[in-house]
Amino acid sequence: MDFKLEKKDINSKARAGTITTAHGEIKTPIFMPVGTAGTVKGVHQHEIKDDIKAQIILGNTYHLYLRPKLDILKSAGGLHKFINWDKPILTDSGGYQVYSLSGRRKIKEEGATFSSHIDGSKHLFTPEYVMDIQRTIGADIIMAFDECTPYPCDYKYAKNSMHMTHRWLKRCCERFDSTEPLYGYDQTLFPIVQGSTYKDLRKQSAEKIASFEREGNAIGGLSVGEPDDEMYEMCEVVTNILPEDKPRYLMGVGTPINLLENIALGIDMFDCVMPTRNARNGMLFTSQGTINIKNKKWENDLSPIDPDGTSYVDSFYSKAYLRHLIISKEILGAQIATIHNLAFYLWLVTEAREQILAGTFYDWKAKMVKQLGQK
Ligand SMILES: CNc1nc2cc3c(cc2[nH]1)N=C(N)NC3
Repeated sequence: MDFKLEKKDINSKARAGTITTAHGEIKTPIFMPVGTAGTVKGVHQHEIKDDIKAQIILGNTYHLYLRPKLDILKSAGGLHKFINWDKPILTDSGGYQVYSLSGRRKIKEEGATFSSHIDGSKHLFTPEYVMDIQRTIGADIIMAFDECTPYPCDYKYAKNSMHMTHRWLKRCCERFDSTEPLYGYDQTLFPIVQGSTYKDLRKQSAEKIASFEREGNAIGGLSVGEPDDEMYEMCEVVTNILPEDKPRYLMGVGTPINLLENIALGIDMFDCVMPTRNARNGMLFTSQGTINIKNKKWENDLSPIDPDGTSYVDSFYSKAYLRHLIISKEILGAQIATIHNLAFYLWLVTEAREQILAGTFYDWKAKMVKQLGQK
């Protein structure tokens, strides 16, 4: 994997770059649609590629391991082949899902034991096993197995958890660096900065993560309920330490405003379930702010969903029709709203990239943040 830093903003830490992977290029800043169990819920690959114009999607080790399971993925030649997606994929390691999804989980030095949220079966994820699983899934970018801290959590817990994550990272690197890719193309491993919302721990973790000199670095343990200003403060501290010549990935973030503020703090990659999950509930993100299409005021509004929208659904369908579909829980409603939201998120990061390249990002960001917050 390679990262070319193309332009740095002069009034902020924003930057534009290109990540090159075995499955193609990723222009940053980038938003990565979440495709947890091998599907961006309700959306076809051609829509993701041609209409939403996503460049990379996310899969999840925890989910894919439990279903469809590794033997099927291996027989298909990996996740790309199984879902018929030939662009880049990133898989999260399961650390967050074990902490947030599974039942009866127990964290020990060896790893995390948990019972499946699907059938209650018992499993043990060790750093080594999670590397092997992600080798089998075959994502271009894989994540280290980390321990996710709840929010809030006390200093002692955050400190001990951070050190465990660092010890697990060493084991992840040893296993990953001593195994080969299964499908004939390279994969890369990103470590994850932890430390909850304690500045000194975040500094310590960022320095430790940077010392592994991997091809990219992630920031975890945020967007777990902390106030936005704490998220920005932690991001500021960490991006001041993580190397400038490597991509920085802020996990699980965020709202459109979160994306712009963190791009200004030097973040290059984002993923979040908000645009897809909220779409299914009728929450539409637009450049004029968010609208809840279930609101009665859209009942007779036959105007296009979003006149400023870049997706085909924005001009093809009306607000009244989409409201009708969402209220009636019609499958097409979720599909249309998801395409709209993802197209908006990809437009936002693409526009941010253009503004950085033009040297006008800082003023544009200020205007957009105001506009996005108006509804
Ligand atoms: C929705 N918020 C969120 N914060 C996260 C934080 C992490 C993560 C996923 C997240 N999602 N995955 C990890 N492996 N570690 C940190």
